[in-house]
Amino acid sequence: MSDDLDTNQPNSLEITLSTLREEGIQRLRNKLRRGQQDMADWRGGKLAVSAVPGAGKSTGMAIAAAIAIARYQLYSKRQLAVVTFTRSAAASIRGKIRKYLKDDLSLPQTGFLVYTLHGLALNIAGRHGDLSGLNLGTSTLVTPSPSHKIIRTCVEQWIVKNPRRYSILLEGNAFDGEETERLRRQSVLRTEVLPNLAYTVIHEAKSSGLLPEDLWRLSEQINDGYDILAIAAGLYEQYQIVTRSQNFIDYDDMILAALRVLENDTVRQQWQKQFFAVFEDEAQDSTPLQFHLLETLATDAENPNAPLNLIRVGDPNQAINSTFTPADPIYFNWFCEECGGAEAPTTNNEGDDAVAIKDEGAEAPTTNGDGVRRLATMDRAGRSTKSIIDAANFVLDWVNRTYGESVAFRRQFIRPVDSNDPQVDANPQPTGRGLEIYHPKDIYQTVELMGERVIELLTENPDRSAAVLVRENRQGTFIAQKLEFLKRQYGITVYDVGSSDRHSHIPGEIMALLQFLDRPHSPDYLKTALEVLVKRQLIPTQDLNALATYPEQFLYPGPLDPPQTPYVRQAAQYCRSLLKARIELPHYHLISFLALTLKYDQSELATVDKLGERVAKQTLGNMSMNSTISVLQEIVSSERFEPVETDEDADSRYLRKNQLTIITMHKAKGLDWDYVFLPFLHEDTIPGNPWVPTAAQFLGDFTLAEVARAQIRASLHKQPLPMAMEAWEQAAQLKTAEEFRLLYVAMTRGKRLLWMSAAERGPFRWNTFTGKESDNLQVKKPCPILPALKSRFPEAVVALSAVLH
Ligand SMILES: Nc1ncnc2c1ncn2[C@@H]1O[C@H](COP(=O)(O)OP(=O)(O)OP(=O)(O)O)[C@@H](O)[C@H]1O
Repeated sequence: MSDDLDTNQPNSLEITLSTLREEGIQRLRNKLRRGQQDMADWRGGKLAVSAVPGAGKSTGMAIAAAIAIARYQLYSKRQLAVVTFTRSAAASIRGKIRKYLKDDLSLPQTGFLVYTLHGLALNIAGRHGDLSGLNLGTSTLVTPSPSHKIIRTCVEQWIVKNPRRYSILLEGNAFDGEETERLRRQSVLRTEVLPNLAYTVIHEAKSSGLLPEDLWRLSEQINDGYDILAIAAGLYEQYQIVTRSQNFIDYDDMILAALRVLENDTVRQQWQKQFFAVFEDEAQDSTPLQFHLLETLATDAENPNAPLNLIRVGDPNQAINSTFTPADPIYFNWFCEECGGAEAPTTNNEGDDAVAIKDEGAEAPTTNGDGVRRLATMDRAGRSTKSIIDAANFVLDWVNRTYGESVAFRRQFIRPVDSNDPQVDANPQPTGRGLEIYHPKDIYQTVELMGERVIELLTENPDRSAAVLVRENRQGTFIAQKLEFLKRQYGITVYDVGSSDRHSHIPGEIMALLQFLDRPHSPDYLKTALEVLVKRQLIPTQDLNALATYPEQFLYPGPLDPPQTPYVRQAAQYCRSLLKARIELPHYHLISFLALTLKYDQSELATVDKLGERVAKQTLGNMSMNSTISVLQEIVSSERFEPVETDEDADSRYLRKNQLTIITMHKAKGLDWDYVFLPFLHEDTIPGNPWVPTAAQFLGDFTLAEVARAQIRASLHKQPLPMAMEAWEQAAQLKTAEEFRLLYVAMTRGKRLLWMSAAERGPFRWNTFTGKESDNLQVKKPCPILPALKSRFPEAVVALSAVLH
């Protein structure tokens, strides 16, 4: 047989195609910087990629995915599972992979699936309902907060079943048996301490793959007076009973259900065969349970002992969920160590305050013995100007030197990109001093200074973006109120993400209107409905008390009643049209009708849809006005209602030009702006101190929830279980570490200017601050990082005399 006819030999068309494919791969690879290229060069097995902020994790992962699809020709065979944390990140990475496949590789846009972790779990659990034990059609997904009815119910049931443990808690410290004090303690335990304990431990244990019986076993290892872990185990047990009996599932149940499915050999192998490999982004944010799911899917079906086909990309220094989820950065650090060795490749080897970075560091091979690179560090980042990078590196180093092991960052320093880097305008020139540090006299002057700087910057460069990053929403509301004039006078939009995106107003507004429709003659309901209409600017502002006093007269004025002013007439007409709709529309259309009436925007309407579904589910078989209102009442009074992010990319709303976005540091993760303002950097919030609410101090100088969390975490981290006071200290360290990571995330959002300040005077607590000048301000200590930054970078300190006009 001649060579030409040998079907095993590639024919000339195949050779051409393969050459073209290889050229395409090389072109794409050349778009990457070092570190990113390690991902593109992946040829199977495990790879950990530890990246610094702005290193291009998502870009690198998208190109690496497109290359793997081309190289292994997955478009015609198996699929690559790309997993990330949020829906908007999933949408963005999906779009990028499609683009690279089409534009750079001329390939069909298939061969991969992008999931969020929960989406992936839901997919697996949903396809095998028989094995998962999850009936998605009949169950309700819940995200219980401490005040949620489910948590309250399990607390009540636990108390009934555990009178002895409960009375030990009641006695606490220094109890003299006095009745009023007993009642007070009872109320604190039932409504605060036990719900918080239940909420914390259930999530912590469940997301770590622990069952109530595991907590029971743990509780036997330690005796801390109250047997906190035994109480926790009992609460968790009740929670499982209550949720099962009512067909509720939580997010952890979804992951657990998927894992149950994968216990079946045949089904597991099917999934393992379907997935060629798993690429995970934001790996520092996964819980142990989530990681277990990915590990299972990345296993070779035929040879379970072969290395996993798994790339995990993350930045342990940007882990900012570890105090409210079990996603501790320690897990990703462990993965990195397992892949390539404990030491991060860059180092601070110079004098005390300088952060110097060895240039050859990142190139040092980090393998786990097989000669193949298994740990890559992406430490070049083009986002920020050099002075911002220096400040962020300094913070990392300073925290490590000041606080030691328990609070330490992973030692990886950010380095500017090479001069031939593909990123446009990488490491831009600074605006002003690049890093500017202010020390205003109070919070009012802080906002004034920010306002002036924003006017200067955005008037000069209206095509640039700016953001104020706050630690809590209340600070954002205060700033937004004070800077409202920017739009009017300078055309600069002030976008307060907290109030625009929270959407928590929606259930309350819909409920107010429904209550009015149900009982239009109630002055209270009428007034509340009118308030909503005024707030939505649907009727003119006026004295609503006057309208609501006599509802009948307001709604249906008779010939003998005094004539209504045009404003009143407009309001009355509006209310009558709502009442008419109530009669004409079927009940199940009312909520969406009201949403349209209130002129909600697209993303608010998506939230209303979700709310409508939720109400329909909970009122199934009894869909009356009363039942709808009572479901809404429950939502409004007791729980967080998660808004829906619409696909009209939420991120781009935060990044608009000529806009000052006010956003929390948490929500700013993954985003960047030309100018970033960090006001109110005070020691009591960053790093802050965990504190025991006065009402609960009768139990001791710690909170049960934090102690239980630290004990569970110690066991997961293979450490001895700490006693209560030691556990409390560990909780404090966990918080300190997380607050500094949060500050680091916030600082690294800035491209050209990072503006930082701590006012001399500020409110005692932001959550009780009304923003009125009459509120007393107190002397505040700055976050300890500020004096350190000032002495290291004296040129960044801006004297007030230089800027006050
Ligand atoms: N190889 C590259 N060529 C050109 N631009 C790049 C490259 N890699 C990243 N970028 C750009 O750098 C910026 C930061 O990238 P990306 O958002 O992927 O970083 P990140 O590591 O996910 O950031 P963070 O850790 O702060 O969330 C983006 O604007 C991206 O387009």
